[in-house]
Amino acid sequence: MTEKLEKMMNDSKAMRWGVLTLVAFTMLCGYFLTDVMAPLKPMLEAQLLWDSMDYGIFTSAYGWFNVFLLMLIFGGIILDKMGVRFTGMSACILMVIGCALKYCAIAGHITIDGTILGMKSQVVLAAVGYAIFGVGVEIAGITVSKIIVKWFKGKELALAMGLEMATARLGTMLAMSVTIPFAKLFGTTMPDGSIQPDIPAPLLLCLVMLCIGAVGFFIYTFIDRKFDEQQNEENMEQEEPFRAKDIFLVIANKGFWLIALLCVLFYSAVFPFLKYATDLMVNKYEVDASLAGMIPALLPLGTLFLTPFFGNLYDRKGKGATIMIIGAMMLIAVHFLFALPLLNEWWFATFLMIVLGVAFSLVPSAMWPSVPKVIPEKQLGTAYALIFWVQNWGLMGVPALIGWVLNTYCRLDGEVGTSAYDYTLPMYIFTGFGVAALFVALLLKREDKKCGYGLEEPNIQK
Ligand SMILES: C[C@H](NC(=O)[C@@H](N)CCCCN)C(=O)O
Repeated sequence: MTEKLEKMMNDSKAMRWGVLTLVAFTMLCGYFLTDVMAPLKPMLEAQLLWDSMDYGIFTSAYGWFNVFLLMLIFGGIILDKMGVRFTGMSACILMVIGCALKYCAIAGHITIDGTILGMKSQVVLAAVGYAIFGVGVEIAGITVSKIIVKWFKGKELALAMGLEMATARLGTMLAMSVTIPFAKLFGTTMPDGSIQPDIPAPLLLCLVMLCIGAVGFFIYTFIDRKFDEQQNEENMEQEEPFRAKDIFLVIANKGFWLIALLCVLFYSAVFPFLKYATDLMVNKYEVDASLAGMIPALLPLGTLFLTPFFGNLYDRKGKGATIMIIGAMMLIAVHFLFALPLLNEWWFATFLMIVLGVAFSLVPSAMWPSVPKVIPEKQLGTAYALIFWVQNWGLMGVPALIGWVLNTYCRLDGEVGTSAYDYTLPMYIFTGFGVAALFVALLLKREDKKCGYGLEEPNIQK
């Protein structure tokens, strides 16, 4: 074995944290577009005459290609075979193309008369753009997870993952808080003095940001090449090439399935909830539509600080499985309280949203850094891709389910364009996902004890 002569690039704090900043910024831009339409739901109904089903279908499109065309699974294989540079750049390009199509559809730059498969053609076009974007942002997500493992393994891995998620959630927070003011800035003043927001304007902002994010990733590819060269020179342990049988090794692992199930159940109760949270604030808590996005924006705001905090705790003290159980319990409590007909006050909704932010910091901060404890590094790309694939069933199915439930059972006035819904049933559905997530988290803790994955152990190797 050759002696380790040189300090490795990832031994430099500035270098590894700098790399994290670059790739996390790309993810921030991706998350911004992912959630930008959520605060616009009431305006989509009022101006473009969408209903909750249209919105649900559009939102579910995020997972169409990932789930049915297995794009995420191919993405994971490509990642393990071709590496982070090629895969990450391709993902960025897909995000830009998808966003451009979505923008053009919403702005009316591309139109098709009538309906497509019985759906409004505008909804379908925007949905296809969102589906292409969904492939890009998900593949970017697994690529960035692999990059973080590459630079932080044996170091501050969970903290780094926590900070990456926190930065990405800043994108969600921007989507919730900036979208309406931005749309109003470019809006039209109506004869009665009110301002009609310009729905496409925030999408154009996202497009510009995604281009900047792609440039950030492009810069990273040069650093990554240097790091690979250095690892070659230092004769460091090289990644073994990916083989198809790796997929079978991953899916034969019970720990993998428990993490994947926890992921789909937990995230199904958070990301799809966020798509409806602004509308919930308007309908149940009677918050003014132009301010309603501010309350859901608190959720990602809390996670900004807490995800790195809990990640750091996991790095140093361990207790990963326990952290996931506590997070799932908090999720159940919050959604149940959102469902109950009590305290329909904005401050109570704000309080619940903050608690949800804590739950949404606990589970991801422990779950994602636990994957390398269960799966060997050379199968990580595939493992993250498979977990994201399972998760995408939820990200795709749940928004459509909620849209359908709202349209079918929860309409209060039956009129399109007035958005009046009773959110009790959707909130019980979200609570149900929380209960199932808790059950799986308990099973994961039991499996960890049996198989010795080390989920309760610290990540930092002394
Ligand atoms: C790291 C993790 N990412 C995901 O779960 C992605 N598959 C979903 C991205 C959805 C973006 N709103 C996370 O964000 O916790």
